[in-house]
Amino acid sequence: MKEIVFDHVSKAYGKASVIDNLNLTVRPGERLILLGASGCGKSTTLRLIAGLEDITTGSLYMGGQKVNDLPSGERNVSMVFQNYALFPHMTVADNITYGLKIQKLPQAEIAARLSSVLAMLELSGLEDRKPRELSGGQRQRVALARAVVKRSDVMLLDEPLSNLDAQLRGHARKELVRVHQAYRQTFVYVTHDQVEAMTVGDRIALMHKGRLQMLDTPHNVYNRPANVYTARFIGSPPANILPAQYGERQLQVGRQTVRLPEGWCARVAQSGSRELYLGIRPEHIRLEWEQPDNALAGVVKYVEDYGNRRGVYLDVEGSEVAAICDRSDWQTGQPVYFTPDPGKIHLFDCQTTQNIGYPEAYHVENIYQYQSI
Ligand SMILES: Nc1ncnc2c1ncn2[C@@H]1O[C@H](COP(=O)(O)OP(=O)(O)OP(=O)(O)O)[C@@H](O)[C@H]1O
Repeated sequence: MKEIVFDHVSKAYGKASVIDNLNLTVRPGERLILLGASGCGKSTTLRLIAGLEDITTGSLYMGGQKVNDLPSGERNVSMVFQNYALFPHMTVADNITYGLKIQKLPQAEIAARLSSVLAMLELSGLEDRKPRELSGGQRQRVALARAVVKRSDVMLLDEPLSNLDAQLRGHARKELVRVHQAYRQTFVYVTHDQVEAMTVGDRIALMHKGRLQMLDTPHNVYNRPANVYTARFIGSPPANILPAQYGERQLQVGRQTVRLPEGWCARVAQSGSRELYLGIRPEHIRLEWEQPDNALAGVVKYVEDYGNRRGVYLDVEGSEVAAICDRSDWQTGQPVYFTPDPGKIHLFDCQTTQNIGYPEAYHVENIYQYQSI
């Protein structure tokens, strides 16, 4: 188990900046997820750890040792790639043990590790097959076995489940966690799939355009988004974000106003922000047909049927707002109302896009850089 520390790390290809001043500590033995949209720099971050790319500026430490100039082969990491990268002409057993033979481990040790990993990943009986004779899920398990069998300090996984269908992926997620619990290596796991990030990760590092947006547990990333980008990235549908002004203890959203309770007024006053974004998750909106007290009004634009629930999309002062509802009798064009629940809303500063409700999200452990939207 090794700690990995990015200390002001940047990476550029020519003039193109890909990683911008990354400060991130991966704790020994944790499963850290690098999450973000395509092109945000997740794979590059992983490749920097593996030593497959050079760092442009800053320092990378593994187990307390600065590794900027340490060759890839000396970093004691193993990798699982999206395409598995199995040797097609080798059997399952040879694929799994290839690295161990190169390391010249004793035959008995190789055999013991092979049989343990075959059992762990339910591959026993398949050891003499070639990769083309395996299903996608079995190939994925062989790739995982090949990485696990090395017993390296650090395991790097780059979208390891994305070639599997949805059902197999759910099974493989649980398997990955089980394998990690057995070996307790430091896992750094790249995905663009938030469900995978939430279910596999001890913590999630959300990236956008080469910058870390938030680093925290799945629970906090969902419930205490550090900034607008995080609130909009996480959740399906993601959080609704409405421009709002604060004044006289109330929020003005377009031509409508809602009162804020004392706690929120104090926090907004402390932040000094007046121009805000109001954030509300779709599942925290309770739509009503009659106007209740302190409510915002909207008009139903369209409805998506999810089978057990409905996604109702409204126009509220020119912004689209999604609400998740149990009822099914919504009509397009129908006026509806909802009272923002003070315990569930978020308020973000319009300039910095930071969540003013959770200033503690910005202490040293959770270094992040905000993006303007
Ligand atoms: N060798 C390279 N030369 C120039 N630019 C590169 C190189 N490798 C990656 N990039 C650029 O760096 C950025 C980040 O790429 P990276 O592969 O890290 O993103 P990613 O978040 O893993 O994306 P994806 O999910 O699509 O794999 C992209 O804009 C990409 O085009």
